Amino acid sequence: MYGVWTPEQVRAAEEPVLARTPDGALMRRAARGVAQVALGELERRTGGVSGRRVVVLAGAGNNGGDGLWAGYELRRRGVAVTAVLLSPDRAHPAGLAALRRQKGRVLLRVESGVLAIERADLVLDAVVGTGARGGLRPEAAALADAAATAGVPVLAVDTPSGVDPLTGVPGEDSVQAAATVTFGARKPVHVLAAPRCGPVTLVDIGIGPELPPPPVRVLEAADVGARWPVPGPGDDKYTQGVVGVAAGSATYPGAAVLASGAAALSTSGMVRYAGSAADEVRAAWPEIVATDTVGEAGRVQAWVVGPGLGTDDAGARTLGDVLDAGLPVLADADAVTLLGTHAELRERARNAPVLITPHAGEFARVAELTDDRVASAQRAAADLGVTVLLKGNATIVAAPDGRTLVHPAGSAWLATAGSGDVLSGVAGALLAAGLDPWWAGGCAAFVHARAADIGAGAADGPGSPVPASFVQQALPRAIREVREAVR
Ligand SMILES: NC(=O)C1=CN([C@@H]2O[C@H](COP(=O)(O)OP(=O)(O)OC[C@H]3O[C@@H](n4cnc5c(N)ncnc54)[C@H](OP(=O)(O)O)[C@@H]3O)[C@@H](O)[C@H]2O)[C@@H](O)CC1
Ligand SMILES: Nc1ncnc2c1ncn2[C@@H]1O[C@H](COP(=O)(O)OP(=O)(O)O)[C@@H](O)[C@H]1O
Ligand SMILES: [K+]
Repeated sequence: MYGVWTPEQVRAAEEPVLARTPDGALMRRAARGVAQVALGELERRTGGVSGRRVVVLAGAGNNGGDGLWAGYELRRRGVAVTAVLLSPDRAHPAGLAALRRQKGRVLLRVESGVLAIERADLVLDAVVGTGARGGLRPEAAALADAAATAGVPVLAVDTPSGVDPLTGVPGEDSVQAAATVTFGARKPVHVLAAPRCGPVTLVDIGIGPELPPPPVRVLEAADVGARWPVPGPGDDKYTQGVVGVAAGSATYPGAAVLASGAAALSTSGMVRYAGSAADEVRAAWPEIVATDTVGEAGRVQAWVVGPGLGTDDAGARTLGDVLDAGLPVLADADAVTLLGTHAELRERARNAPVLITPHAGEFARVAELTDDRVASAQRAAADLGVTVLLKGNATIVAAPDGRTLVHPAGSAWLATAGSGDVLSGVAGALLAAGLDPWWAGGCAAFVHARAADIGAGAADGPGSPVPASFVQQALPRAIREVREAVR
């Protein structure tokens, strides 16, 4: 597990360190880190560093200062460095002087910058970092565009410029980085807009001890593997937590098959299905015990409710029955919509061990969704008194007590019909096994996204489309992988 801190928290943590270290020391540490990663990129991409061409896009603030100092370090290693100054009269004085001392070239016009980029091996994006506001301004946009058009890789300094460091939302023009080097702490953009950043290298600049507890955490494979429920010698099919799935309808039997099958693949023990798709579920999964109603289902330790359920009175009754059982509940899809339309169901869910798993559209039916998806999920969790898993390329899980995690997907292959039904079965199985809703949501999101990568063949190649049934079938491999990560 690692932490993510807001730009404001990072700035506050830098202050005492700045005060007790010599002027510019922090920036020099950051710049050396950037230069090291840049040298690695040059070596990997061109087979060498000496004489290779790097263009630094340098903005007016300290981010530009990092870039200029990194240019200085690269010059010392024999790299041909050209800096393009976006605000020539406000460029970082010490960084600029250092680069000039090492005979780095300095350009003041965008047109000359574009020509230099077209011949470059690597571009350093030091336009703007944590002080960013909005998308790229026109000059910076033209330079970023030139790099993209010429296919020159961009190494982002701290954050890809033009992408909001706090929310990860890209402005109209923004940098697409091949890799990012950040300092002191990872920031939200690195996990909320991971595809914009590429692989992120974290450089230690000595601010760690000054940071507060992280407001947002990211799970790693070993965290998930360590919590995945497995049977012990004394277990039988009941002791591990029986999952009940109330999903599907005559119109959507597939949702029932996807959710209950995913539950069967996620923990040992037993899955019960209750609903009008009992025949389809039995046919696909003979090991699942299927009945027509929740009342007939027998005892379970958690319910999955909602996928394909329908939003009519019958659906509302089913959701009510499940909430009244006093067990952990995973409410997805139609169950989320029903919570949005029925205040009394919201009241029954409040402060119970409930995990809701809306996509953006469903989320908007129960709470306000702004560009700040993390804050939106946190607010919704606190207001509704349930744990909220907001789906997307970066999945957010927020508990009513404020605990928050983000899971950045490794690819976008999950954007396929029915994949959410699979997630609900996985998370429901974890709830039944006794994980608290926050951990159940986080571990489920991790394994679900990994199963998509495995199913799509994206783990070790470019990949191909993966239907939800294949995501479901890849769950055992994803679970084995996270368990293998536990050492
Ligand atoms: N503190 C430290 O010790 C350390 C800090 N470090 C580094 O400092 C960075 C933070 O530096 P910072 O606070 O100076 O802000 P920064 O990101 O350079 O941006 C401000 C400038 O950008 C401009 N600008 C704004 N929006 C823009 C846009 N959309 N498009 C274009 N330009 C835009 C804005 O211009 P203005 O609005 O004033 O015209 C202003 O001049 C941090 O990310 C890290 O890299 C490291 O060296 C480690 C030690
Ligand atoms: N662009 C994307 N990249 C990665 N994961 C995505 C993307 N879009 C959607 N997902 C994931 O796919 C799943 C889709 O769920 P949902 O929208 O409920 O689909 P359905 O209702 O068809 O089952 C969620 O787990 C979500 O996080
Ligand atoms: K940057």
